[in-house]
Amino acid sequence: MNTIEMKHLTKDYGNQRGIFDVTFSVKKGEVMGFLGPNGAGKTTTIRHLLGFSTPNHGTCTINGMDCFHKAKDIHRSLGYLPGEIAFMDDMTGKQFLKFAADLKGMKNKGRMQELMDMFSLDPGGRIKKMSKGMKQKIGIVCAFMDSPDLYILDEPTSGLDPLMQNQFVELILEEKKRGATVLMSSHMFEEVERTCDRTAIIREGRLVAVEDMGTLGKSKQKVFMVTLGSKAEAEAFSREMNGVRQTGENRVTVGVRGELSEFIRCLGKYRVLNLAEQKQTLEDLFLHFYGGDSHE
Ligand SMILES: Nc1ncnc2c1ncn2[C@@H]1O[C@H](COP(=O)(O)OP(=O)(O)OP(=O)(O)O)[C@@H](O)[C@H]1O
Repeated sequence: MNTIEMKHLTKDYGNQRGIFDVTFSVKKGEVMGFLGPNGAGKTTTIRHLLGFSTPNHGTCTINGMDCFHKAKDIHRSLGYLPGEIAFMDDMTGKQFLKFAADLKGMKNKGRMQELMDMFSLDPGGRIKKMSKGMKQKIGIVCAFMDSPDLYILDEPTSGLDPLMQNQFVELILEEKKRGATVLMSSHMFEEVERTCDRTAIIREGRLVAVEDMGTLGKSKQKVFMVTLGSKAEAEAFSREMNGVRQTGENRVTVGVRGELSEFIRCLGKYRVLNLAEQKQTLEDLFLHFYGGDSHE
């Protein structure tokens, strides 16, 4: 039995908004990414898994239990991090975490302290005065502190700085080793690439792919921004090199798939002032995933 199972899940908000016919599953022990641009339908899907919303059509189950009718039972063994965290603002972080730990019936608070140390979180102050990042850290500690077997995380690194994003990746890898099952939404390919076994990709409410990270990694191309010694050199390099996307003055953006040897050989003939790899956007991923990249 799959841990999470969604079949033809549909919630139509009208005007083409919502989710339509979403079908995918997450196996026990699997870390699954859920990628999509803003407004694609990630939160709507997750809200159905939490039983906060009922679908117009289709079903979703967790460990064989209907997500709406068995929500209470499901929540008991679930680590959930919402996209927008609504805390009791007047409490201090410490009071809130104690309150949440009591609700979960937690006796041992050792893991809570470990997580606070891991994320350098001082939960002493009032939540309403905390930054977005600090609130996010409290949400993470709260979701992970009783080491559940299943996590559903909605954009877990939003508001975290790069150091803390890295720390979060380490935490997921640790939980994966322990055998936990994870579904995490994101609009950043990189964090999904580093943590997930597979990823589901949603766009405009419809699932466009469910892919193994290995397959996605292979189809992915690296995009480099090269600054050459002069405009003339940039033009000559553009004529010689395949995959050039745009040229501006002495700068060239080039997409390279697979090995880099040919690219480096070609670059070696010119004066290179700077070379930087561009982060892959989701749009890039969609384009070359569907073979629609017209720049090659
Ligand atoms: N309660 C609602 N009533 C009407 N429309 C809604 C409701 N909730 C979401 N939508 C719409 O459904 C679409 C999907 O929104 P959703 O929040 O699921 O996207 P998302 O992928 O989580 O985006 P983001 O990355 O911006 O959080 C959007 O067009 C949104 O405006």
